Amino acid sequence: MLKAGIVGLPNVGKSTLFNAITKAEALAANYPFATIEPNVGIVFVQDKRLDVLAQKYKPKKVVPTAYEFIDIAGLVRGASKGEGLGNQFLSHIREVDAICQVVRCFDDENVTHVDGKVDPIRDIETIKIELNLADIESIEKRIQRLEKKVKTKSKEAIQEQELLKHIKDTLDKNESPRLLDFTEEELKIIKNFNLLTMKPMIYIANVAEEGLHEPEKNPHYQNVLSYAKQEKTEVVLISAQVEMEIASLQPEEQLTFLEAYGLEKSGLNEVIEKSYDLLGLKTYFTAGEPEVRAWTFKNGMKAPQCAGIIHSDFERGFIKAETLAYDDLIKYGTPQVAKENGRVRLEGKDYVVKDGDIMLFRFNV
Ligand SMILES: Nc1ncnc2c1ncn2[C@@H]1O[C@H](COP(=O)(O)OP(=O)(O)OP(=O)(O)O)[C@@H](O)[C@H]1O
Ligand SMILES: [Mg+2]
Repeated sequence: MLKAGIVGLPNVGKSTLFNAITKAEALAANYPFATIEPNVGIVFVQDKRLDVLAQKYKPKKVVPTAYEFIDIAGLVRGASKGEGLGNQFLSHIREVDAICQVVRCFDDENVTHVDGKVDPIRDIETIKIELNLADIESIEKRIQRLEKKVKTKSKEAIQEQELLKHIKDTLDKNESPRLLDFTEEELKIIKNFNLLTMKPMIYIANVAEEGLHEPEKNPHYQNVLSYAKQEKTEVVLISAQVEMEIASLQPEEQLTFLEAYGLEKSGLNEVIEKSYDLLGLKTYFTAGEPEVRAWTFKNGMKAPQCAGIIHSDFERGFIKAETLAYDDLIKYGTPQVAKENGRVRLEGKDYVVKDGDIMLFRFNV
């Protein structure tokens, strides 16, 4: 399962957000380093298309797709040199596929800030520097390890080393290698480096309850917005505190609550949707009477691989996939009519599955 990690300074609201997202009961507390071991939770992806499919197929069961969220310990200045929870923290970030960075944008004298004062840009830079330093260290080691092979004029080693040096130069200037242009081939090589600074990332601006109504009046949030714009990074506005309250309510009560707050929907869905995108995740469906179900796959996966997500036998014995695009189903109203109009395609093993495909795999083992 793919993983999104919640990262940030201590006491900025990571566990509160995590709890709201996963409705898990992780310890959220008003003191720095409340979290030590990472909390892991499963997030179900709300998808309106699933409800529409349920109306059409009238299944016994509807199953949404899911991915993993991990609530990581707070990071402090010097983490790359072992401060705070140091390397332990960094190794947990290495394991995630995408980073949701929680940035404190709420003023509250009762909630300690490890640096004494709320300043989201300083916080963002603190984290950036630590991640950069950690990567510089691992890149230097890698460059050194390649030295021998480079001397023997190994083409791969030379290419790899040049890439590493290029990334290191960028990090030395305190810039983000994430923003550089790489070819597909280079990206494949870079993937093996497992760099923290190459992981896709979004900022989550955690504001106070009042900040939700008039974000334009929250200078912290505005600062994050303009900083993120320069970095071409997305920002989600949220109040982890409010989300926590919403998440603890019954569904009917949730609506009343949202209305009372003048909110259209919970900000959590946006966090979930954006991180789903960030992870390069797409959804295909299986639909029948017993069950309508959403499945997550990675952009670019072919039909047999997608079948393998359900069961390895489906991949091993893959023959064909009966495929109907969700939009075609909507256009023609029922699977039957879509079929009569030639919209149910028989796709083979080279078919690149698209978001919204409704698939029926034929296999033989
Ligand atoms: N939007 C908000 N407005 C006001 N208070 C908040 C908000 N979000 C979180 N808090 C409060 O901030 C405190 C710290 O929250 P939390 O434990 O979630 O932080 P954390 O980032 O997980 O910290 P740690 O790194 O120590 O694990 C809690 O008292 C929580 O209620
Ligand atoms: Mg925590």
